[in-house]
Amino acid sequence: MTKTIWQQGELIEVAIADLSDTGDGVGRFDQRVVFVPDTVPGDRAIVRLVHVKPKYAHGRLQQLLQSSPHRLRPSCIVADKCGGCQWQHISYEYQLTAKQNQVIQALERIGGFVAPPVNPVLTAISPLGYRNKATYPLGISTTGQVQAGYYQKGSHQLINLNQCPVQDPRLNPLLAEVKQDIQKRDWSIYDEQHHQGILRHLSLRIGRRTGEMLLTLIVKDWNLPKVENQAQEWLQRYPQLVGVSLNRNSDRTNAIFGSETRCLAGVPYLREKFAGLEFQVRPDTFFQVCTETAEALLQVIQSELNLQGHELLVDAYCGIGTLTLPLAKQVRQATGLELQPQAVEQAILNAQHNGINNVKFQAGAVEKLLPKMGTIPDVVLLDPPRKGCDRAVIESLMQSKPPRIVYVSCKVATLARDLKLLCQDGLYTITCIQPADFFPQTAHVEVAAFLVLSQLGKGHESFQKTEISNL
Ligand SMILES: C[S@@+](CC[C@H](N)C(=O)[O-])C[C@H]1O[C@@H](n2cnc3c(N)ncnc32)[C@H](O)[C@@H]1O
Repeated sequence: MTKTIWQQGELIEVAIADLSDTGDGVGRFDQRVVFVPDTVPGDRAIVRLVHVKPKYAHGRLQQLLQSSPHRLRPSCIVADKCGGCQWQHISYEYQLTAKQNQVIQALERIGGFVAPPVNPVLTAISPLGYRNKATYPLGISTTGQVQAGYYQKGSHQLINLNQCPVQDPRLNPLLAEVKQDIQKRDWSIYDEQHHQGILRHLSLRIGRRTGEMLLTLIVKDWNLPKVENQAQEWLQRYPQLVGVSLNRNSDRTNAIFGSETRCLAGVPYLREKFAGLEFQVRPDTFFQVCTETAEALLQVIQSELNLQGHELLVDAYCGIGTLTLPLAKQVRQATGLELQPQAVEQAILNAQHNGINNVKFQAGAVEKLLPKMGTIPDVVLLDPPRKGCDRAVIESLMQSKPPRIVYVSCKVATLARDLKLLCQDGLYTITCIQPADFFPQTAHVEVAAFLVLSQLGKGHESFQKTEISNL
């Protein structure tokens, strides 16, 4: 093999040895790196080069010469096209190993940590049928049929679906039937290229423990003809459906939900049981998509923190209080910080609904609120979105030095970046890293990292396990 074939369209033979953080198989060819979707370590394959750079390329699987022992037949019929899952073709056991490796590698490469203490990945309750929420973009086929599904890998081409094997199976019947209703109503479907049309997305949410469901239509404008009638019809047809809402997103954006939601029929929330509490979950606020595994990770957090009842806890990026409220029961006082006003409103209602009085919630950006907090908390829980913490949040923590930090993250690269800063000059020490599989069949991994302030951390065994006086 010579340099001349390192160009777009050429076929090369590659042995796949690793997986990238976006889920592609990774091999080497002539000392360059090749990323190949739909491959697995252990595969040998003929690959067509697609995007070629001097030191690396992206390729497409052309022919499997030797199949990896970790490869299996996907349970989804559109797995090779749909961009929703990257790892349907990989055995679940190997997915867990790959996610643990992914966390270790990110902490080593990006964070500069040596042999970070990463536990085996907490297994999901089921590798399929686990998601409590599905949000489908809508489109129209060339023959004029309403379509709903996920985008094709690497494009905004819609793959039409009538069911999705990672969704809670109780949501699947609604997908096909609601699409037909939209067709009959002749509602205008949004065209993202020209920013025209009305109906953008269909969102379905279910309380895994209660079975209650919400149906939400995301629209560019409010004026969908007779939408109230259709909402009532859905409510009558599906006994488990407790609310139908409209959410308006008029922006030219990839963000799905806009900031305004109107309930058309039923109630504007579903009820869900989590960690022994009952939560009201709205259609437009964050709730972990894998209820059971989120609860399992919370149990690890509670066990690692071993709270004694006298602590002050700040839950930054708290959402509707999913983690704040169970933790509030174990501390003296908890404070939740959250940007989205609807989530704060819901968190306050959830606290009242569960009779939890030692908690308050503040609306605003963590980067603005945290530096202004008068008292130094004993524990700060961080659970930011994928982009990680704003630099001002990390700097504020480095100045105020709370004794313990728990950093929960859904993107290990930004976690590693932020942990590197917090552990700079030995300020904080990582005691444990716990990955959890919130997203089976995908390359995504959730991680909780536990940090102690190093001065206090010397002999932190006793710091962690025995009572500490209030600081
Ligand atoms: C990954 S979710 C975690 C929510 C919550 N901890 C849970 O487990 O349900 C991140 C949350 O941070 C909020 N958020 C995003 N940027 C923020 C910011 N700059 N300041 C405060 N909250 C923010 C989002 O609205 C969202 O509710």
